[in-house]
Amino acid sequence: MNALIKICGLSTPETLAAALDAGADMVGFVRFPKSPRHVTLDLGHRLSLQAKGRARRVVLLVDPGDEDIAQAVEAINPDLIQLHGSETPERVAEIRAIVRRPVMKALGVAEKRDLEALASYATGSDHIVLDAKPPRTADALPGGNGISFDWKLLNGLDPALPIMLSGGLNPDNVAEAIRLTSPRAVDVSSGVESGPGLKDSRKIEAFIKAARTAFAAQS
Ligand SMILES: O=C(O)c1ccccc1N[C@@H]1O[C@H](COP(=O)(O)O)[C@@H](O)[C@H]1O
Repeated sequence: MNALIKICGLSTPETLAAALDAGADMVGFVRFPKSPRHVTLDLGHRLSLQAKGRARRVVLLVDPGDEDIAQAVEAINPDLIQLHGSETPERVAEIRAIVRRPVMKALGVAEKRDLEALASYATGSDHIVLDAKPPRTADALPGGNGISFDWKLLNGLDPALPIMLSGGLNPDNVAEAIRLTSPRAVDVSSGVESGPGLKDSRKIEAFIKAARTAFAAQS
């Protein structure tokens, strides 16, 4: 399976075009009102049409109810759903059955024992996004915080696991992250921005180039 590069939190046609032209494999649209990257259903619909057939479209949801899921699927028609809250393995499997499309579940990592949860999600998730745990502040987002975790914690992980490395990646560190952890995929949001929610086309291009080169060196 080819290594995948996902650019998340796209919210303008211009920066989505930059990600698509630079060869992103997946593009993510965030449905979480507290996020500076939140897209309305109408904007998500338009961005999804723009990306159709060029990259896999991901809708990111946080502990969604069935109605949130139905609305997002109907309007945005994503190829995958990313679950970035505290969804249980049972809920992930339930959502996957409802939407009948692949699901990627995010897990927060701060220490080795956080990886113990991996086993219970591995069968019901098509990708497992490993992100840093969010800061313990009232206004912290569940993700998209630009924080890395200690990549060495992934030493010895089963290489068959569909790991998507995330959390604090940027054009300058993604090659080293890939070299150290050999993930199947990488995901970035704030590391390709010039301010909260403001994607930077040059940083997107630089990230994809650096990640692609690093993945190629591993194959
Ligand atoms: O990007 C967001 O705004 C967001 C909001 C709520 C949950 C997750 C979110 N983003 C995801 O967080 C990780 C890491 O992001 P970063 O690169 O450290 O900024 C990534 O998987 C995004 O998809």
